[in-house]
Amino acid sequence: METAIDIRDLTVFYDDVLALEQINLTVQKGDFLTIIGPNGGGKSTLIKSILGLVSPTVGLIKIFGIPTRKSHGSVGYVPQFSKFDRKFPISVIEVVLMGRLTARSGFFHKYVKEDWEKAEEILARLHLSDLKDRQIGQLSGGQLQRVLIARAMVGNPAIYLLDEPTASVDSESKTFIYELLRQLNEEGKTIVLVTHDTNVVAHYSRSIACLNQKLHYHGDPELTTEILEEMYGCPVEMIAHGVPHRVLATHGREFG
Ligand SMILES: Nc1ncnc2c1ncn2[C@@H]1O[C@H](COP(=O)(O)OP(=O)(O)OP(=O)(O)O)[C@@H](O)[C@H]1O
Repeated sequence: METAIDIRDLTVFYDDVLALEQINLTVQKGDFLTIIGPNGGGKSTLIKSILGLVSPTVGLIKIFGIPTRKSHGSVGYVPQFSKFDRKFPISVIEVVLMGRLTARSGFFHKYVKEDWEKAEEILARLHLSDLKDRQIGQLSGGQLQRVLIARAMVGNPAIYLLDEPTASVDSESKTFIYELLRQLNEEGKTIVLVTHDTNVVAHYSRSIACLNQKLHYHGDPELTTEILEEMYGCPVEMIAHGVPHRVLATHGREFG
């Protein structure tokens, strides 16, 4: 099987704050990996490291065998809509077209017919065509989140990295987003999703990674109470609230 993302001995410090320690993680092509972990556990730092936005203090990350900073175009990033500046005066289609820009596009890049066609096609797939000329400040959270996914999709990346794409979106958009991710995964795309939404683990993931500074578990999407307790460092009844029962294995299992 082909390796999509290979993370070796990754340690990240922000000044003297240790965010990630000695992470070794291989993501296979075609995986649907869900990353869970407590607040401040380093999930966003891991995503930013894969994107090359955060430099490892120690370690190396490769995307399809190429060091991350040189692997342009194979990764599509979907940020959380709430971290996106909605006051910026730009329309839906303009945001989506931005996904066609590459590292080589200049400041005054002119989009070609194919860019427009691709953007229109993706907007239709995401049920956003009617909103294409709307300013992004006038969208609901769920709509803006779908626009950000559309922006990643127009670049046709092989890997999608999503940082909590369903936080604070309405339940209809949430289901739509997860079903879309499932479809993209079935089309052969590799999905790496950070979420606090533990329902996803049971329904959509092919594998999970539990992150709290260290990588505590990487494997089948079935969590034991031991893994959760070790990772969160608090009684499992508190953290299992809302976790579907079948996610929790009934017996202990080895992990490493
Ligand atoms: N730019 C930064 N400068 C200094 N420290 C940072 C910076 N970004 C993150 N940190 C720290 O690094 C650690 C990991 O943060 P990170 O945002 O990666 O965690 P997270 O798992 O994504 O958290 P959350 O679930 O709350 O979004 C935290 O202790 C955080 O305070």
